Amino acid sequence: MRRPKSKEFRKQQRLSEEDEINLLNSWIQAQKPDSGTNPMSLKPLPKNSPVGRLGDNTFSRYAGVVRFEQLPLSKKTKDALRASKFVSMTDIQRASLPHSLCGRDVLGAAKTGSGKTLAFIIPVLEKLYRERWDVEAGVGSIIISPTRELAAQIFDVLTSVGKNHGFSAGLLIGGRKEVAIEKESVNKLNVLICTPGRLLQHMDETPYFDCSEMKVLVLDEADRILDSGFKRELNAIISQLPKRRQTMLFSATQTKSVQDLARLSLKDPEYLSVHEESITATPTLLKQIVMTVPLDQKLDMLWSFIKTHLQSKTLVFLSSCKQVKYVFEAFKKLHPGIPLKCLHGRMKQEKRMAIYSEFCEKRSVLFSTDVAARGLDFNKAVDWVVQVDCPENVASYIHRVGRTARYKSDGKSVLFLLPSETQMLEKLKAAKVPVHLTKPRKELLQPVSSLLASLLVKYPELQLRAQRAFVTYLRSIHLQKDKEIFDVLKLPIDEYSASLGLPMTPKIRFLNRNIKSKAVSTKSSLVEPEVRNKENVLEGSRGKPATVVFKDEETENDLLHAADTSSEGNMTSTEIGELVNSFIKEEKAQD
Ligand SMILES: Nc1ncnc2c1ncn2[C@@H]1O[C@H](COP(=O)(O)OP(=O)(O)OP(=O)(O)O)[C@@H](O)[C@H]1O
Repeated sequence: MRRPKSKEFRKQQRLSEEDEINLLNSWIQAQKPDSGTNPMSLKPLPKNSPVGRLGDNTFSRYAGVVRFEQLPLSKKTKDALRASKFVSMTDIQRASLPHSLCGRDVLGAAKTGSGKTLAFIIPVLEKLYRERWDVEAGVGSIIISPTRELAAQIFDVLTSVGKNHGFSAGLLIGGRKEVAIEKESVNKLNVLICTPGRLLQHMDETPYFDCSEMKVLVLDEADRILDSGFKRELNAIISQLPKRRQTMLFSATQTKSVQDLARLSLKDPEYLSVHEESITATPTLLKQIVMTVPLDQKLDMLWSFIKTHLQSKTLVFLSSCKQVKYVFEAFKKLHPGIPLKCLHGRMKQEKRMAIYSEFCEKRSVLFSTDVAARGLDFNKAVDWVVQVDCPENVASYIHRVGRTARYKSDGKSVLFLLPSETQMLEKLKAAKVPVHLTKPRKELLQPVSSLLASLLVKYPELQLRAQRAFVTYLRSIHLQKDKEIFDVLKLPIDEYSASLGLPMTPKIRFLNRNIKSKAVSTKSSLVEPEVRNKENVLEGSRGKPATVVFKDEETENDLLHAADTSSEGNMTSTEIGELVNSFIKEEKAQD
């Protein structure tokens, strides 16, 4: 047990901290890099050069140095970095820290897995330390992340690198029930790590919530937070923050949009894009494969992939929650020989966190929506990223594949492209993403459709899931913005339905309203022109009409959506309960 520290000891400590802060402030001031320069272009200090104060009011240069020890950082931060085995800086850390430590606004862009988190955590800790921030001072910094899992990961890095400091930090993310408890403590937190929705909820509802003294704002995955999905929340948040602050934006696909930056009122930001000259936009150690796979063979391909990679840790991206749920449930019942997991925005938060942690620890296959596409640094390296459905754009591709080949590890990824989606290849090439186009070896394909068809006979609830997966996939293609790549009318819909194991093709009436004329000339069998208003009513076209009615739920975006079991389609609560119980039992059996 630690002995209580004496008054004298605390006084000594305070005095030595004051000395240290004075030294750090003078050092930072004296050796500021010029605005608009990239410290990476400077030579590193010669080996064994003295660091810190060199003589009367002269200090060592810190722009261009390669080791954390050579930066003007507090002993508390340096000790924690050393304890976590962080010794040399990555490129983005070398480029941005000299600017951010002297209080400048920073726009940082660097490849996935290249250490952007420390590039903003360190200046946050140092700013608050040098300002002598304490619990009574309230909120000093806000770090915003687009997803809950990423916020939790940032929180872990902060608590590890900031462990010797006395700051209080809080994780404010949606889906957690402790809002009331959070409301009581939020004003005592020095660093808030949050998703936009939850932060805004506190701004709106928590009495006396005060961030008027906040000094540093960070947007991780900035381009995502600034895009239209978070527009309302972000504008409302920014309007409540003090204008005098330091702002830092980081992403592998950074925004340069003047409008975006104007929304944040950045002051002469330093734009540090360390891999812009690199010949690839993705990590060098990432091997990327693209295969053209017809829609009705995608599940065969995925199943074959899983069966032939039983020793790998694999992250599989699908385009909607409902696809994730169906493929996960169905494949699990087929026992491929490796644990399967799933992650999507409609799961309860505790479950989401548990799955995320389990996937960090164990070899398994994780089926996920784009909720896992950005920022996550799964502890034990992911071997493969499999994109079953084409991502909505190149940025999304870059973030998805970036879940592997992180820092100095290697990794592999494969993208299944439909014959109608091959335009994506041009876009990847234009964005400096090096992919190898490979033909699938058909002789190795292990067909799964007939197995799925038998499963659907045995498990009626699975049939419902398959129908939902079918509808949401087509809807997601229909709603994609990039019409050069995505064209729902080019899809072999009957074959796709059969490949999911469905006995008949559900009819997709949402296609009717918007693309009626085009549909009539191409796939008119999809469309029933007389139906106008009953969106999402499914009917069977290869057999008896199915009677599933979907609610507006289908139109919602999967991403960041709070778990809400009350909107589980038209299932009764007993059915949902049974389904959940059977999932839990089977999952336990698998693990
Ligand atoms: N200086 C360093 N030395 C050694 N390892 C580092 C260093 N900086 C970061 N790392 C490690 O590199 C990995 C990737 O870092 P991080 O998650 O910050 O990447 P990122 O650039 O934010 O990626 P993404 O764009 O996917 O969000 C982490 O495991 C982190 O611990």
